[in-house]
Amino acid sequence: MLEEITNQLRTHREVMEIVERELAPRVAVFAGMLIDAFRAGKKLLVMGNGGSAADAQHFAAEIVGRFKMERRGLPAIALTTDTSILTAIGNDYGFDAVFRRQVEALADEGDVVVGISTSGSSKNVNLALDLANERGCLTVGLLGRDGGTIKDLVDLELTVPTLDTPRVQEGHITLIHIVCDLVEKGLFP
Ligand SMILES: O=C(CO)[C@@H](O)[C@H](O)[C@H](O)[C@H](O)COP(=O)(O)O
Ligand SMILES: [Zn+2]
Repeated sequence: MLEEITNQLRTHREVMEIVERELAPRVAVFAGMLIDAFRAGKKLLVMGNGGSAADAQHFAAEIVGRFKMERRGLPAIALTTDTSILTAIGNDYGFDAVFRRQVEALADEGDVVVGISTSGSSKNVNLALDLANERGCLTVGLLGRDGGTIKDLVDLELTVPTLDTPRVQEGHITLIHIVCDLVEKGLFP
């Protein structure tokens, strides 16, 4: 069992090294997008399924509440939290529509809309990002594997390039925390 634990921790470190080598400049671009959007009075919308739903909520909580700094709250909404909205849309229009309909209702031009998907291909995330593009939002994909179908439709993709879903998720939450740190420091120097 100890060997298994050690192997998993080693893989985690290897994935983090790839993230550092390949994604650091894009993390800066992502943070810059959010800083500009918040300065312009725009908001963040963020979504994902399963563990990525938890990441979406975690991200919104850091932005609306605080990451490390005492500062005013910033506007962010996780599209994964309201069970009445999710069940109504899912029941009436199908699960593929659960995020798209919320983008239709909530997204304004210039908002930053983030989709988190370890496969890069979840249809409900894909459809919502399509509409966000049409709306003139800035779209970002936090993705895994080869980036899937979402990779080519977003303005900015950050793909953690491994097939190992939990390791992708660990990459995503690390990137999210770094972005939150950069946003706070950028907006409240
Ligand atoms: O957390 C995990 C696996 O670590 C799961 O809950 C996982 O998030 C779910 O299977 C998701 O439905 C996967 O969707 P996606 O990341 O491919 O968009
Ligand atoms: Zn997980």
